[in-house]
Amino acid sequence: MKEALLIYNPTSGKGQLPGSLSPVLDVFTKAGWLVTVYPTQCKGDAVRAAKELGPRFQRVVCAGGDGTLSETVTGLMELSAPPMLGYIPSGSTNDCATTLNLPRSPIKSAAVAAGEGEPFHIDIGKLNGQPFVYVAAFGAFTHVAYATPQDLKNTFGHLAYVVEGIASLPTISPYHLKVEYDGQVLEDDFYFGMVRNALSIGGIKLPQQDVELDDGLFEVDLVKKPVSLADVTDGFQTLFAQNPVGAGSRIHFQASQLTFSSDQPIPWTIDGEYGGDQLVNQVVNCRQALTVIRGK
Ligand SMILES: Nc1ncnc2c1ncn2[C@@H]1O[C@H](COP(=O)(O)OP(=O)(O)OP(=O)(O)O)[C@@H](O)[C@H]1O
Repeated sequence: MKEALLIYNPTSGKGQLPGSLSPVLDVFTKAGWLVTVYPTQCKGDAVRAAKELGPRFQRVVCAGGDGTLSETVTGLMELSAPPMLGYIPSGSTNDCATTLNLPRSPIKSAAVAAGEGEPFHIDIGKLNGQPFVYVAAFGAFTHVAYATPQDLKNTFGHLAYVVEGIASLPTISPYHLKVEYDGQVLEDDFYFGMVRNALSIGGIKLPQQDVELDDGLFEVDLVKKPVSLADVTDGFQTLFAQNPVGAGSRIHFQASQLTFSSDQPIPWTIDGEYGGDQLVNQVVNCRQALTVIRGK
């Protein structure tokens, strides 16, 4: 019999996953899998479980939010031959579920992970050596994802991000940065920077043009200090508009490797969690580093 490890976070989302566990396991059993279940015990536990237990299984299935998926990927990236990864989204924002075209029903996404889905070689990012699945970002609003208390996130879903984001507006100030990428250099004052391999961020769908999840390239967005206030508004608005080209104070490009240097520490977030605050931050695309099962 094929063997799978199910790593699940009992606290993710609105805490509904434990109630769906029995039908989820039944889906795997019917598809010919013998499943070992590991409920994460604390923050960071999915990293350890994926790394230590992963090599014993043909498939590792993560059930939780973007944070638990990110931890599972971090653990798998430590392995020389990582098993295939399935994902049952059950968080509050579920950006990765959108990107991977997965159903929101745990039972339907279990069916995808158990065999109905399509194996896909996905790029994985690294910020200063720390893996991330879909985004590394700094500046305006980015602290919100990791500063929002879990209870608030569970109650309000991604509305919590919006509320906290508005509260943080008066505190925004730009960072002076040198950005080196694929042989190019930019130097300016930036409010915001986002390096992503994703179709959704913070629950908001992003323009799909040019986004290939396996091309070794990130989509990069920077919002620089504007000449006028209208420029910064345009810059933030085009981040979420259907036009992928930069406008106003927004700069948009693709890159495989970037170095951000500054004379002050800049806090980063990776996959919605705190990612450190170093003076020099290196972001690298590890092309097709893992095989994930996505919806068809
Ligand atoms: N037993 C546990 N008790 C408390 N926290 C846990 C436990 N297991 C995992 N965690 C932590 O819970 C945090 C949030 O998990 P996760 O991202 O999966 O859910 P979410 O925040 O509801 O979803 P999303 O990231 O999609 O908004 C993660 O940082 C994870 O490390």
